[in-house]
Order: sequence, then C-alpha cells, then structure tokens
Amino acid sequence: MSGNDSNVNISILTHTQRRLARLDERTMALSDFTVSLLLAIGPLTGVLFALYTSYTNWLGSPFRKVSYPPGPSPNSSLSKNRQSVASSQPWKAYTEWTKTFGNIIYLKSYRKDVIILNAIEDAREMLDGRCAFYSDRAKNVMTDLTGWNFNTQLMPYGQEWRGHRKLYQQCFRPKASVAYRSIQTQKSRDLLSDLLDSPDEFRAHCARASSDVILSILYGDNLSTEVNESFVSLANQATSAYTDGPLPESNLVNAIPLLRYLPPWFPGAEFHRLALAVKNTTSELLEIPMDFIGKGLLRGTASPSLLVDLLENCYMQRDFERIKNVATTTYLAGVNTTTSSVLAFFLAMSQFPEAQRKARQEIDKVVGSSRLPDFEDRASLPYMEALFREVLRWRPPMPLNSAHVATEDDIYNGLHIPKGARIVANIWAMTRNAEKYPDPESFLPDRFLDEQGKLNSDDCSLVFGFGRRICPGRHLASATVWLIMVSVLATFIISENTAGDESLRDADPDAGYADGHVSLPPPFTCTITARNRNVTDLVRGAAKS
Ligand code: HEM
Repeated sequence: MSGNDSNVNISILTHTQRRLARLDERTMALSDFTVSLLLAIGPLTGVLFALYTSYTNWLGSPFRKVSYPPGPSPNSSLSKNRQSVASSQPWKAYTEWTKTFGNIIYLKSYRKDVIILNAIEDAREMLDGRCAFYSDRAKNVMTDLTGWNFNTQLMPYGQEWRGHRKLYQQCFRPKASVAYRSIQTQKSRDLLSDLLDSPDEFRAHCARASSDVILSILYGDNLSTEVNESFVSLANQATSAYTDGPLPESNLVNAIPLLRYLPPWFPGAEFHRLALAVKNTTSELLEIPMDFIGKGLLRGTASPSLLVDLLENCYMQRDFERIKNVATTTYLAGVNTTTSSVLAFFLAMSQFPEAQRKARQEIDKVVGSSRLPDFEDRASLPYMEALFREVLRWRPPMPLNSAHVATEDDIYNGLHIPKGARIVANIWAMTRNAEKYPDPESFLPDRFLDEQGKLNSDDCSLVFGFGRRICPGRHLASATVWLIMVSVLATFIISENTAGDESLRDADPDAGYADGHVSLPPPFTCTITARNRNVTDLVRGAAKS
C-alpha cells in the first residue's frame, strides 16, 4: 500500500470513527432521554391508571348513586363537625338533631366519617344483623402511646380480641356468673351496714361496693388494704387521664397520626408527655394485683379467686398477658358502670316515692321480714325486676356505646355507610323513644309489665350495646345491681333531702349528668333511713365486720 493510500485510509478511518463516535453520543443522549422520559412517565402512567381504574370502579359501583345519611354542615374546614360533637352531653344534641335529619345522622370529625344511629331498629339491623362487618374499633394513636391497647374495649376486631372474648365467655356467661353470687351477697350486705353507719356518704359506699364485688371476684377476698387502695387510685387516675382527653392535641394526633413522630420538645407535641404519664400509671395498674396474686401462689397464701383458677392452668406467657389484660379491663369497664346504675337508683327512689312504695310492698309480701332478699327471690318479684329495668332505661350508664367501625362499604336503607366510618349507637335517644316509652322522662316501672302484672319481653338490654361487641359483663352487672337495689329497698326508706347541702339539694339532678364514656349522676343528696329496728338487727347480723 502507497503512503497516499494509507493517508486516505487513515482519514477514512478517523472520519468513520468520528461519525461512529457522534452516533454513539447521540444514541447515548437518546437513551438518557428515554430513561428520564420513562422514569417520569412510568409513575405518571401508574397514577393515571390507578385514577382510571378507581373511576371505572366508581362508575360501576353500587355506591355511586347512593348518598351519605343527612347531617349538619361542617363548621370548620379542618375539624369539620368536631366542635359540635365535642359539646357537653352530645347524646342530647344528637337526639335533638333527629328532628331535622332523621334517625341516621352523618357527621365528619376531622377526616373521619361518623354515623349516629338513634333508633334501636337500625342498631339491631346493622350492628347485630350485619355484625360481620360492623365489629371493629377505631385505630387511635393515643391508645398506642398510652399503653391502653391492652383494653378489650379499644381492641381492633381480630385474633387477640377473640381470645379476650373467649375468656369473658368462660368467666362471665350466665352459668359461670352464678359462682359469684356469694361475693355479691356479702358485698351488698356490707353496703347496707355502711348505709346504717353513715347514710350521707352513700355515694362513696356505692362506689366501694361496686369496686369490692369485682376486686373480690378477680383477686380474692384477702387483697390487702394497701394493694386495694393503690389499685383503685391508679385505676381512677388512668381512667380520667385517658378518657377526659385533657389536651386538645390528643384529638389532633388521633386525627393526624403522623404527628406522633414529632419530638416531645416540639411545640404542640405535649401529647407525648401526657401519654407517657398515663402509660406509667397503666403499667403499674396492670402489674400490682398480678404481683400480689403471684406472691400468694408462691407462698400458698392466695385466697380462691377467678385469677388463681385461670393462672393455675396457664402455661404460656401469651396467655398470662391475656389474663392480666382481661382482668384489668373487667375492673375498668365494670366498676363505674355498676356504680352509675346504683346511684341512678338512689336518685330515682328519692324523686319517685310511688315506685319505691310499690316495690317495697312486693318485697314484703314475697320475702317477709325475717330475712334479707336473695337471688332465689328474683323470679318472684316482677315489679322489682321492672323497677331494675326502668333504672337502666331512665339513666343508661353509657348514653353512647363505644363506636363500632365499618370494615366494608355498605348500603343501609338506601344510604351509603362508608368503609371506616365510626358507628355510634345513641342509647340515650333509644331510651327516649316516646312511642315505645311514653312520657320518657318519668320513672315508670309499669312500662315493663303487661296488664296481668307479668314482665313483658323488653328487657332493656340495649343499654349493654350491640352485636359482637355487646357488653360481656352484662349478666354479672345485672345480678350485682339487682341485688343491691332489692336489699336496699327491703331495709331503707329513701326520700328527698329537705336539709343538707343547699347547693346539692337545689341542683337539677339531671343538668350535670356527667360527660365521658361512662356517665355518673352528678352529686346529689337524699335521706336514707332504716325502716325499723328489726331490719337494723338483720343488717348488723348479715354484715361481715
Ligand atoms: C350496668 C353495668 C354495665 C353497663 C350498662 C355496660 C354497658 C356496656 C356498653 C354499652 C358497652 C359497649 C357495647 C358496644 O360497643 O356496643 C360495654 C362494653 C364492655 N363492657 Fe360493659 N357494661 C356494664 C358492666 C360491665 C361489667 C360488670 C363488665 C365486666 C366484665 C363489663 C365489661 C365490658 C367490656 C369488656 C366491654 C368491651 C366489649 C368489647 O369491646 O368487645 N361491663 N358495656
């Protein structure tokens, strides 16, 4: 090859190489561009596709043409109806709203849908009849942060909750509840003795009797005064701290869960401080009685109790935790509700002497004057049973049930009930239904009797809630409250107080009916007098100490 040829070849080569290099650069540039384009288009297409799919699903959805139930307009763009919901005694406001919106009302609290059911028929149809998808509870950040997720009442519908309900069924079904009658009898007789000693302190005596029944069932009769007192005080502290929602931020963090990741020092993150305080109290509350029982079992000094029975057959840590959590929930869920009913009974008796007179007449006829009433008499005292039902109706301890949560979208009576909605049964409104309970504010036990004086089929069980979440302690509660009522009526006369603390005497006993999950009658006075010398002797003889 000549030098010229080789020059030509070299120049062709470099020319070709340069073209190839340019081509390569362009290809590279093209592939960079394609990759960036794909990176941008990929997710965009994904989003569009998702939007398209949900739009077409929506078009084909049976919910498209179905509207939410009617309800008041939101009064804030952030918290929506929250301000109206948080007002005092919301059950009364909801009852009033039925006049405008009907029995099923829709609200929005922050981003959460809330449905209020004001008629028993709807609660039965939805919460009982469709319980497969109306049995969940709301997720709540504060429940986690405070350690209150041990509590059955707040637990999501799932395996752990089922484990809890199995234990309640084992321990508190009607047959099992019979085992606690001797404790209920003793504690109600101790209450009579306390009323003889200091009738003006009836409020504290009622609270103590309700607490003692449950503590003795759970942990035995030899719980030391020290353990008893610290447990009761911790339970009160933890309950009021948790349920009173003392910081508005606790509402906000529940509504915007991401806020939980704010550091505790951050302005507005004070809920961390509150949560930690409740958490510490709660873990002490859970441990104290278990410690006591554990030591008793080791030393062989534990007195017979439900917990001793359960722990003797418990071999796994998971079961141990579950027993501990169920026991503590039993106390927390059972004491204030029972106290509320017993106090409502004293309030009713002081205001409605005629009902009291009729019940006492029946007790005297069936029981006589030589002994105190007991459970064996229950079936023979229909008026007394009617009076018991009327107390529950007149002042339901939980005017609103604990909200159930819908796990599916549903259409009920032509209304869309969205998945995730909280379903609140307004028990108060149901007990105020004037068609079913004429003159609902009056205390009239006869409404539970037929013309022959026999009990009708309305057992007022609605006060214990609905569906799979119905109160598992209802048989226990019914027995305790009934026995206290019948024992008090057999031995004391309750009347309106014409002396005493003026501010309490003149207060409208209904006006302050307390807010919160469990509603207790506000402080009130009444006069409690032993019927005669004979009952005083009976009471003294029956009391333990
Ligand atoms: C007069 C006394 C009582 C009343 C009126 C009452 C009422 C209620 C109500 C309305 C509910 C909510 C039901 C629902 O969500 O639909 C409930 C739940 C509950 N109650 Fe009671 N209760 C009383 C006594 C007791 C007692 C003595 C215990 C003790 C075992 C107890 C344990 C519970 C528990 C553990 C729950 C939560 C159930 C769950 O979420 O699965 N209650 N109660």
